[in-house]
Amino acid sequence: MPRKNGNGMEVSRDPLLVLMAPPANESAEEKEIRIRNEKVAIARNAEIEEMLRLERVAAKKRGCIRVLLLGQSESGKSTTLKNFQLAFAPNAFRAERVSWTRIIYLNLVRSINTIIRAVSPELLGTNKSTLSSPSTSTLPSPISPLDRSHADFPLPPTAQSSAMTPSLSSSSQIPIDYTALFADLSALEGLEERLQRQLIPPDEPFPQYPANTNANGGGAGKRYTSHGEFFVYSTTGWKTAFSMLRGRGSLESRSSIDRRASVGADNGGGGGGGGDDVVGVLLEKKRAMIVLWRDERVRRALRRSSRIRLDDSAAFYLDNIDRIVQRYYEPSDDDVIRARLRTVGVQEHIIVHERQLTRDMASEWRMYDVGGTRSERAAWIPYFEHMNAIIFLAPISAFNQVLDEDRDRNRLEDSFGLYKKIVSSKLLAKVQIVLFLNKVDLFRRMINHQGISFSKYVPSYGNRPNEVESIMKYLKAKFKEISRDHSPQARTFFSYFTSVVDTQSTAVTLQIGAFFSPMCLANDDAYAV
Ligand SMILES: Nc1nc2c(ncn2[C@@H]2O[C@H](COP(=O)(O)OP(=O)(O)OP(=O)(O)O)[C@@H](O)[C@H]2O)c(=O)[nH]1
Ligand SMILES: [Mg+2]
Repeated sequence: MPRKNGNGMEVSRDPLLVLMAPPANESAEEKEIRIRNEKVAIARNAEIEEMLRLERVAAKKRGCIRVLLLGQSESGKSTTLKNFQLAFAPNAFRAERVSWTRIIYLNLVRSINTIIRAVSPELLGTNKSTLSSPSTSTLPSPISPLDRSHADFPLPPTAQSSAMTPSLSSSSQIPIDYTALFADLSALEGLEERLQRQLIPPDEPFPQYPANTNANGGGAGKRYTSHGEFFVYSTTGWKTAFSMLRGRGSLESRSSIDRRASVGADNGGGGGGGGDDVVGVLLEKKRAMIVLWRDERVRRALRRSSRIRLDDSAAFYLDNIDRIVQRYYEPSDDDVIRARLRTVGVQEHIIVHERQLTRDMASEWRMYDVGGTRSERAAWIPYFEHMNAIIFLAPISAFNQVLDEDRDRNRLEDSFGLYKKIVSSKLLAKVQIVLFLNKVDLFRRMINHQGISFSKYVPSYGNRPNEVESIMKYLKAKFKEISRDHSPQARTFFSYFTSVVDTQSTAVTLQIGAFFSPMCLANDDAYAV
């Protein structure tokens, strides 16, 4: 027989309703209390519903923020993007960390090959050296304005002091046979190409190096820049391929993921240390790589070589060979942040914020990372119209360097010119532009430790002191002046000194209110000031 409640109504067999139904023998007083409580609950429920409705309306209004990252090549755009991912979607960033393994190995191997090509003409001439050669603490010779190569090989602060492994220390008196060392490391040339192949979708042919390769191992091939730098068209291809390898990543054991990461698509198995898998080769060559990087004569030859062109992150990986070349290596946040893969075209990255910094902040950001070389810049324009904000990166350490694509053009001059074009664009009149004066870490080292004269390359700096703070103040004022004089309408000048390879200080920059306030507004008109 159906059960009746205190109101004489039939109680359904729905277990929830059964549970919530008033007792059959409810007294009049109990009934009154229950009805009063139910009214309070209904009112509270309506309040919550309304809050959720308002939140939905607000979220819709906030929409998603679109941010365009601009600046010359190697200014740090992609590195800044990775900082955003790490700061606001750390779980997503970390879930992808292992897919950077091959890029990191490619960076490392490319640097070793570049060093060998640069120093072998000199070192194979005399052929012998000892690891205990006199220290080379002298400053590098002055850099010609047209030669960016020396400046791209800053002696890392850790380099002279980095601890030798016990085996290396004990063998420090043994003369190095460079012919044997370079022959031993020659296997890395094939490995560089193998790693590159793994990053290219299988349906695309792999380009051949032109016959007359330059000091950096490449020429103008389909996937090489004018100075031989490898690139892929999009990050999604290699990341997707890799995540397919990972399968149900979270359910797999760490070692199974790592094993796949370490071998790439090469031979499908971890294999032993001496197999033909990528990590196997690296493990076999690990000691030779360390010997090469720590050898004083190699370093001296590097500084003298006018053709050397190492990435800014080269020293970081070379200093960490011991940690990185491991069978079950998992990249750290810093390893991923430093990984260099040149951007080509315009790449959209969606960052879904895992935590909200401010109530007004959009929960989804679309960030557009562009290739920064001159030939890429025309591709930026179609994106101008739809942006809420632009982050413009100017690497201040580039004051004594020239563009790879135009060796008559000073890189700092190029940044001034590019910034001027961006701020004066009518299409961008209402878009907030945030300037990152980047690579401050390298800049400090060049001024404080290498004693490079700023005014030698920037004559307008005049007789002012060759001091970091003074030069930074000058640079900031210069960019501010450009913004003030060339913006089609008044615009607030936002600028930050950054070293975007430093994730902690960059996170602070990204989180301070002044930076976010303009970004929080999804309405394009909100940027008119
Ligand atoms: N030391 C140091 N290195 C940096 C800094 N910012 C970027 N780098 C390094 O500079 C190199 C170029 O950085 P990317 O972020 O790839 O430059 P990009 O602007 O995206 O360059 P394109 O993709 O060619 O347009 C990488 O090796 C970075 O690790 C910095 O503040 N300090
Ligand atoms: Mg890039």
